[in-house]
Amino acid sequence: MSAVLEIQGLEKTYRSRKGVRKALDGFDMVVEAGQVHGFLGPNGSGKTTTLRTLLGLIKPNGGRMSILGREVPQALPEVIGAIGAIVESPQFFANFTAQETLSLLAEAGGVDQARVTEVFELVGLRDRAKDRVKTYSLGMKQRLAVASALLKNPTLLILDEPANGLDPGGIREMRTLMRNLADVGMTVVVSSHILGEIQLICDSVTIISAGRRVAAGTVADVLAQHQAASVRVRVESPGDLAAAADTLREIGAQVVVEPDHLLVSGVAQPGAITRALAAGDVFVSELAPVAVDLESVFLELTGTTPVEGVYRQIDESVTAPATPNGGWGQ
Ligand SMILES: Nc1ncnc2c1ncn2[C@@H]1O[C@H](COP(=O)(O)OP(=O)(O)OP(=O)(O)O)[C@@H](O)[C@H]1O
Repeated sequence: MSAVLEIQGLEKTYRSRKGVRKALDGFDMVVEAGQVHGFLGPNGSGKTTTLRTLLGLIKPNGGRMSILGREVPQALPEVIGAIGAIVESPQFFANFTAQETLSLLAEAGGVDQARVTEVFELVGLRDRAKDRVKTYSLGMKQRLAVASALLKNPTLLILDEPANGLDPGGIREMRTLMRNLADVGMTVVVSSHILGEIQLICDSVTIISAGRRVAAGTVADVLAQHQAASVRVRVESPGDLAAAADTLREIGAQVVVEPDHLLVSGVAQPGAITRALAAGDVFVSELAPVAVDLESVFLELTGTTPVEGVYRQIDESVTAPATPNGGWGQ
């Protein structure tokens, strides 16, 4: 496999009268050909800044980027024809029909008009192509935006939040569309906050937090690195849960007490839990690794797990406690 997109040590600092804000702090990313790649990060973590920088819309302060093996922004004029992108909601003329909109874009880009019909079909707007854009719903505008990005039949498709405004059926169709595009060889980079979707459609992911990469790899690898970082512990008598939690904290574990079980992390070996509890006459009835999903990995790595009674502010994160051995299964 070869990399369609590579970013190394990207830096971007915004300066305004209000001060200096470091949006990207040595960010790295690699996307292999033919993959659907999820680009994930909390609000304000630097996703749009990265995508805008890649497309030459803003100037970085440092680092290197390449698309299709060519250094950008220098070689952008040579590769831009192979890139389709929607970064932030594109603005269309409200009084034009969708058909007129795409026809104009096709003409401007030297694209055959037959492709306009094809992309309407692909994004599910065939029967509404003759309606004015101002009569379109949010989700229909989103589909039109994707259609416009597909006009050039790009090698690399970059979609910033494509599922925004789509209904569940639309989200599923967008998922199928992205998979189909990847299956015919297109590389798709998709930023999203809908982590369940990303887990379903993406071959690989990059997670960004505060302008830095905090995880990258295939979805399976990223999940495996965090698999079994915590275990669910049930005891024979639920009345013993509070005492069991105290005992486990004494051996250095982090413990969350749930109504009928404990979630325990930060213990080198599961046996240490059974031994410590048995020594206090508390008997374990279940000890099971907790299967993680992308959402819990994301919340942990980006320090954005909700805390009861606390309204997290943008730019604020909670550093997840380090597990001394890096967690089980490693
Ligand atoms: N033009 C700008 N001037 C100053 N700061 C900016 C500018 N654009 C972005 N920022 C700041 O840079 C940081 C990264 O913003 P960015 O838009 O890249 O985040 P994001 O990950 O795309 O967020 P979201 O998920 O909310 O879209 C934020 O703190 C943001 O306030």
